[in-house]
Amino acid sequence: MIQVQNLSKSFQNVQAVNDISFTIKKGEIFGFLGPNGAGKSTTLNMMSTILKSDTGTIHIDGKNSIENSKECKHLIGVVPQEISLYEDLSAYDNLLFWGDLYGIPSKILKERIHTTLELIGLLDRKKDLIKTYSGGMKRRINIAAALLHHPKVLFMDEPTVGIDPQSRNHIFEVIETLNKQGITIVYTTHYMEEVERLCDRIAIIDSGKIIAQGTQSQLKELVQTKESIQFEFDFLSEANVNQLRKLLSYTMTQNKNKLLVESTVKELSNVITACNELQLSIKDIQLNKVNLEAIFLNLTGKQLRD
Ligand SMILES: Nc1ncnc2c1ncn2[C@@H]1O[C@H](COP(=O)(O)OP(=O)(O)OP(=O)(O)O)[C@@H](O)[C@H]1O
Repeated sequence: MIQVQNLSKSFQNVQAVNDISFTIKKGEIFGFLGPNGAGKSTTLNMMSTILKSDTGTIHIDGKNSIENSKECKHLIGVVPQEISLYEDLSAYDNLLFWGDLYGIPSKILKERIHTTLELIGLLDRKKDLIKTYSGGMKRRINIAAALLHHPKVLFMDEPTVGIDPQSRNHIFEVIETLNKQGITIVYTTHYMEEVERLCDRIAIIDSGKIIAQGTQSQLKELVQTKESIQFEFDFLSEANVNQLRKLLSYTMTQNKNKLLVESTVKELSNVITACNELQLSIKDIQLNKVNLEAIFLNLTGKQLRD
């Protein structure tokens, strides 16, 4: 659906995006995960034809975004990071304004506003002024505005910043519904949990470079650290550990009464059964999962969040 090759963009002396290439397949939810200033918005703005690149090409549904910019604009919907709504107009009137900009005929537009407001769960609030809405509700109207012309691809730039968990979940549900309807979604965030929950594939971006991309399991393969489980016992002798080694084939490291077992969470019950057999009393269990935060740290030496 989208092919990006050797894309770069500088602002004065800042190289915001540095020679990145990637492909996004039709119907997938593709996430850009990176810290503040990584280059996510700049990349998205170039893909949504808001910003001109210095070098590189972008194709959307086979069309070059510069040579066929008008066609590309109709294929895409953009949910910007900033709320772009008129506070003194109702939600309905805001959507009329945005739909009109796309040249959608009035009768069709009214129907679309109705179905879109229904989708985002704000139909009953359509006559209320935007200034009476919560941050999360404004964000949902921002999404609705990007959907009125029925885009094939939706670009979403950190759409959950500064909103409550309930609104965040609502937005996730809307994204999942849209994706089931066949819309390709490109999503930027610095929240690991969001890409883990939503995205089929992920590009990890830092200092303008894509440092890794793939499915979550492909990304997890990149790091040496594996899933492990830490057990704490009331008492654990070296002899106990040797007995456990006879029963289990996992790598185990003892530290006093603690034992680090390099097994996956799925295999937890095997370890517990073996401990029960040896009558070892478990005091505490801690799961060490490999998540995207750990992968980012492993690849960059930095924390994802500042
Ligand atoms: N218009 C601009 N003029 C000058 N520098 C800019 C401009 N836009 C972005 N930058 C710089 O480019 C770099 C990448 O910024 P960008 O907004 O793309 O990052 P981001 O990953 O989206 O971060 P955030 O989550 O904070 O929005 C940053 O160093 C930023 O300061």
